[in-house]
Amino acid sequence: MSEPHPKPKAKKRFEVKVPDPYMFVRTLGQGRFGSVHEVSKTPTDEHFAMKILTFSSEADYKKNEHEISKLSKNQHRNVVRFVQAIEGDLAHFVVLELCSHSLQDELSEHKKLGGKMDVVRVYGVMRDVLNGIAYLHLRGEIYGDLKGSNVLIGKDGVAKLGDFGGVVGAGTMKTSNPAESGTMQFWAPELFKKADGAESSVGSRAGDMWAFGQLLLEMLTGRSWIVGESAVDIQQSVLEFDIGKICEREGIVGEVQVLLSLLLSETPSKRMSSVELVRSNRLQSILGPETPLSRFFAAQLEAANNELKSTRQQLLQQQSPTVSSPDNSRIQSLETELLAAQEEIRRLKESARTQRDESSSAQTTTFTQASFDFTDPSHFRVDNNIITRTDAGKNEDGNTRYSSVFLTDVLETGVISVEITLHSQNNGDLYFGLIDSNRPIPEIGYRVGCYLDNSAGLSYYGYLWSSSHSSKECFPYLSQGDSIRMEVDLNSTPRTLQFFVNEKAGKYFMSGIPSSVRIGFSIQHENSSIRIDNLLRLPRPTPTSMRMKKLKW
Ligand SMILES: Nc1ncnc2c1ncn2[C@@H]1O[C@H](COP(=O)(O)OP(=O)(O)OP(=O)(O)O)[C@@H](O)[C@H]1O
Repeated sequence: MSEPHPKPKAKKRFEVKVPDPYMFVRTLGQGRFGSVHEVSKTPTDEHFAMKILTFSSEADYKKNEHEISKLSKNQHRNVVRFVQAIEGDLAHFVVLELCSHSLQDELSEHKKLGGKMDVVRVYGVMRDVLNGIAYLHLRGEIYGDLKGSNVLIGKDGVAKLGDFGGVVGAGTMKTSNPAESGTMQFWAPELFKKADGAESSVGSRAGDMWAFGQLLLEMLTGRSWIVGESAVDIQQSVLEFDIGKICEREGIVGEVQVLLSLLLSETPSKRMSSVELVRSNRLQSILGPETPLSRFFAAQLEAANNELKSTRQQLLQQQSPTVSSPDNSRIQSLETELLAAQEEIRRLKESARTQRDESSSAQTTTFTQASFDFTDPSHFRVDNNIITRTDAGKNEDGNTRYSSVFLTDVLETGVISVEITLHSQNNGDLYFGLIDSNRPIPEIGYRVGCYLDNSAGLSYYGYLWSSSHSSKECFPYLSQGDSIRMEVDLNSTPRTLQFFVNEKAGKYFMSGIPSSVRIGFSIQHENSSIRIDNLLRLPRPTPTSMRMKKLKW
């Protein structure tokens, strides 16, 4: 006779014991090394997240201490806030800011709804994640475990790095055991190659950037591209990964494709660094600038998303086979709101794009003298695009003085490029730059309004000067025959100005250019001249090295 089936045991409701003055509220999640719970603090009833990291060996204990130390020492707007750590007999209890959900939850929700994340949202989250990663990299750390479940969205809507178990100092050995070192889906190809045959490999900042690229790709395409059940399958998927083919398949072109290729290059040294990416503004220029309106709609979208999620959860908890119609209609109305908000964002982005395209499609061709008016050309002769100082350039007290002349055209939009040649330099100073057209035009006798708190530009001795009185050596001394090109980007946020001498970019660029400007020249000596070679409206700014330093207007 066969044994009767044993009666299944009733599942015990498990309540986690947390130390005073905290009280268990609910379990939020379970990671590889610990569980995370919502707790409330008595008597204030403030709510926090508490991560319980158990230890049963010296090695576990040290690992926990390491995570706590890295987290508490690396506090930043884009890192989850550390409150305190309590050591128990068998576990460390780490108290953290309570976040509303993880990026993984958002990605899963979008996958369920069959859609992709809105690009405004992608930009907002990735900008936050990038700032967090760049902060760690600047401090000589490696994050080591970037993935959706480790990016937490705070109650303030800010995305933060949430799990510091993988953080190591640059160059520290990283174990090749996936159970201990990051998640294999986000491992860069070199980690598999270096781990070959050996027990360990080195984590790197370039490895973090690979994971950042994978996360960005997943957010943009709505799916993960590294797949596989076993470690061997995942390794094969990573080693076969080809961003070019994916972009082709997904119809990703232009700047987004360039950025993804820069992050997901097989060769670590070719990957763009976090700091370069922050400085380059590439993420912003690709995914569109954040505006108060886009922020507003992104917040609305998030609120609608959250409400939809919690309504779904409530319904699931009720576990009622027949869902009452009012709840169904609430879900439907939320879904409609969500679609409307998404549609509005798409519309806004489309109109912003059209405006940008319109302003950049108008190309001004080569400058002709007839097309220009000067504000006060009385101290100059303008002849065949050559502007020559005509008077002796002395003040009444006999000191040398400058005369300035400005184009009357006021520039407010577009990417403007003006190229001049140092035509004949009669041993005196020459300046070339911009003035704020909303401020008074400086008197004759000054450089291009120099030190009048309304101008900035380049001097013949290669210095970039700003109206905030600072000036920096941007190029070596310029000489007769040199070509100087000034490029003003009035579409970017902030507006920028940069110079190129003989098409080589300077060491500095300038930010914070006023919203409307005029181009001007200052010449010190009689018979010194410059030649205006062209004035163009460019479709986009000239790409330059990421290492340029910033000087403020
Ligand atoms: N401060 C927090 N506020 C709210 N939820 C949190 C917080 N920290 C973690 N969580 C939740 O708890 C879950 C488990 O987090 P944990 O960092 O332990 O592991 P994990 O990242 O999911 O997995 P792994 O250990 O594999 O990295 C997270 O996915 C997240 O949803």
